[in-house]
Parts: sequence; C-alpha cells; structure tokens
Amino acid sequence: MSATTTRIEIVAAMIRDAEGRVLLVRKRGAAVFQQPGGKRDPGDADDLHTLARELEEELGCRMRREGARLLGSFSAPAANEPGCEVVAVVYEVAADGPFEARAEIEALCWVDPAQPGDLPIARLSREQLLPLLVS
Ligand SMILES: Nc1nc2c([nH]c(=O)n2[C@H]2C[C@H](O)[C@@H](COP(=O)(O)OP(=O)(O)OP(=O)(O)O)O2)c(=O)[nH]1
Repeated sequence: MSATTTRIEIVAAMIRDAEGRVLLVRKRGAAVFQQPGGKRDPGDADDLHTLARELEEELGCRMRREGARLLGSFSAPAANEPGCEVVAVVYEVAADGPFEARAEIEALCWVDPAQPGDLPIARLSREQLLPLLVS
C-alpha cells in the first residue's frame, strides 16, 4: 500500500459457535462475506463499545464484554471500497443470540475456518483472520 492509500479504520469481531465455526456477514450490495463490525463513532467509549454497538445493529445480538480477547490489528485491501485499505482491530468475543441479519446486513453464515470452501470472503478474513483459528 502506498502512503496515499486511504485507510478505513474499523473494529471487527470473531464470534464462534460450539462447533468452532466463525460468523461472517455480507452487506447489502456487497459480493463478499466479512467479519461483523464497523467504524468507530465519536460517541463510542472504547473499541468494545464500538463492537457491541455494531453487533447489536447488524445482528441483534448482545456482546459480552467479559472474556473479550484482543487478537491484534490487521490490514488488507478493503472489500467494498476499491483503492482503500481496511485496518481492523480484531477481538474474539462471545455474544448471546439469536443472530439475525439486520440493518444493512443481507446475509450471515457460519464458516469452518479450516474449510471456508468456495464462499466469497473478503481478503482480510480469508487471508489473515480465519487462518488464526486453524491449528
Ligand atoms: N466490518 C468489516 N469491514 C470490512 C472487513 N473487511 C473489509 O475489507 N472491510 C471493509 C468493507 C468496507 O470497504 C470497509 C468499511 O467497513 P464497514 O462498511 O463495515 O463499516 P461501517 O459499517 O462502519 O460503514 P458505514 O455504515 O459507516 O458506511 O471495510 C471486515 O471484516 N469487517
């Protein structure tokens, strides 16, 4: 990425089910699945607040702050904004469902990180985040 590349800073979630599958979402009009999450709002107290707000908006679920685990900061070409780089602070978190596609989310799915198959997945998730969960 060049110094002039626009950076989109987000907070993103890795949420797993009892089988170890990871929750991915696809926004309306987007071609690929990605982690739930989004940009920080000025009113957010901290990154976990951003994440809890985004998860409630997108999925209607309730994030648990306790047990949240920072996985790190990762970047890749942004999925939905050509020429931009997404920089994501990523937490593994637990959340209480049910999980349903809300607001701008058109679809959600649970994916085996070891075998994502042919599902179209954003580069950040496919190349960096899902591999973190494969032992
Ligand atoms: N949320 C999220 N965005 C991602 C991921 N990977 C990736 O390339 N992106 C890209 C998609 C968009 O081009 C960009 C911005 O994310 P976003 O559209 O979810 O942020 P947001 O909900 O706050 O957006 P907005 O409604 O304020 O426009 O980051 C990911 O795993 N999660």
